[in-house]
Amino acid sequence: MALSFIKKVFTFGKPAEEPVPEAAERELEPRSSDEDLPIAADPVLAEEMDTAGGPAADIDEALAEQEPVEAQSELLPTVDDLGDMGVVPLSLLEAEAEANADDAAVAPPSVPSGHLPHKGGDRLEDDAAVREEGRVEPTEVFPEEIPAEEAHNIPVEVEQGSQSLPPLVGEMSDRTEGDVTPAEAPPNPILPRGFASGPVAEPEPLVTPQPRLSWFQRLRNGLARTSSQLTGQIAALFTKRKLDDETLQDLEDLLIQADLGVETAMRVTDTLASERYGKDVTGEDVSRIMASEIAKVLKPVAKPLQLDLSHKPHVILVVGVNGTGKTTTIGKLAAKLSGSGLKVMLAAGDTFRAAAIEQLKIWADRTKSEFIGTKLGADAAGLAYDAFEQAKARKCDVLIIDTAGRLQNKAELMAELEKIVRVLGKLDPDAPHTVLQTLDATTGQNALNQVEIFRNVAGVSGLIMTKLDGTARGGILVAISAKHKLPVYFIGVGEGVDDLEPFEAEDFAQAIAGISQ
Ligand SMILES: Nc1nc2c(ncn2[C@@H]2O[C@H](COP(=O)(O)OP(=O)(O)OP(=O)(O)O)[C@@H](O)[C@H]2O)c(=O)[nH]1
Repeated sequence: MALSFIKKVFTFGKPAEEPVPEAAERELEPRSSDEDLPIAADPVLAEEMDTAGGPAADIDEALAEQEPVEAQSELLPTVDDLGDMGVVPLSLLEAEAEANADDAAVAPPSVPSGHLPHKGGDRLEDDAAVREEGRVEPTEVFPEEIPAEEAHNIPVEVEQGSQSLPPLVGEMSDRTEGDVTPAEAPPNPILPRGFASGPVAEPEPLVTPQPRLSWFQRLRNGLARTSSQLTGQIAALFTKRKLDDETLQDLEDLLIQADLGVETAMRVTDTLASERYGKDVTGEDVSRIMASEIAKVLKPVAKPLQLDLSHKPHVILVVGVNGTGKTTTIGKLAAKLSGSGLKVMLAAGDTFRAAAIEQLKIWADRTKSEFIGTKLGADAAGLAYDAFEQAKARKCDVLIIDTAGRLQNKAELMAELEKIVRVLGKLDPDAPHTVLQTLDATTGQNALNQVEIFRNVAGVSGLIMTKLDGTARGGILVAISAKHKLPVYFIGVGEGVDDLEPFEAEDFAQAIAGISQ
């Protein structure tokens, strides 16, 4: 499965020709990581450490304009899905941990059963304060081990701010407190919970497995709000009306309001006018033309993510505004890559918040990826450099670096991201080989501004749009593609590990136009 899957999702480029220069002289203190990886010193000159400048109005406005994020999806991956990908489900990891806990073991109090450490609720001021006050020891990021009994008494719902995160794995949501004790953990971690090896009668499964939907069905379901709103309005517009200038204008307005963008709206109305002016038009006619025109816009940007594995590692830097799904997307990508037999390292370059580091660590564990993190508030560029060195030393195929998106102003954003790119370039002038930006579909038009900003700051080479499930604003991907013409590699339609799929222009265009395949 390994190579065929990789070929489907990623393509491979030519080997790099430029020699890798020697590491730059280092001047700063060595840092520690969560793993017992050897830690490199910060490659950045002391004078480079200062981030420049005061607030820049444009980014403040763009970030402030961001609309409230819509409700999170309930869609979750199943244990089977994870198994299909060669990823060990968190439930099994937990079972293993719980089995170990029987004797003396430990559970991180910040990561109770089935829950990711919460990432929301913390504020810029808090982050700034942490940075002001100085760096926090890693033990605060990964708290001291505690006795198993205490770990199991931790409430299932953790509230560390204004919201709590849903469980990672589908089966976790069915579990109630006290369902599982260390004594109940299966002795063999290869078997799912509730099964035992040997001649023991198998208990009835608690949940009847649901038939697995095809990707297109899941895409259709995810985009149902976008398409039903759009097709409903179009059907209402064309009830018993011939196509004239007025209906064309109304249709154009409607398509623009659906976030498709002026350019695509005009393409649809022009084609419709050329085919059916003065004639009766049905909603189906419009949907067909709309799907065809949208596909024309999307086809040039629907590209596979190119991995040049001769780099060892191919370095992917992931950027984007806070909450757009960077960390989750990194986890999903890591699952695909490591499930296909590649050696992956995840680097927690979002050093602003402890929970961001913890969440990435959990994704690394789940996906059997290597992990490198650093102290809260530490210099992200230094971590990126260390990560690159370690990934090289450990012969990783792919290094994926998370970054902070919660930055107060454009100058700080530019300084941090530019510095990361600069220090990576000291180890390989082509690095980062890919700069991915995550975009949250629910933010609508604001996503257009975000691409503008991060393109300029970080040299974004491709996009991943997340949260296309359950939003009525999926049309924004069409507007972004028409305006920026950047490759769109994947789309996210849920929080689960398998809710990330390669972007297919035809599928997306048909799903948004409400056309069945
Ligand atoms: N419904 C849905 N939720 C998603 C998707 N991708 C990510 N999320 C959720 O969005 C929330 C934010 O995702 P994160 O991965 O933490 O975002 P981030 O950009 O790393 O945020 P920071 O680390 O805070 O900068 C989490 O609750 C994710 O589970 C998606 O495709 N669909």
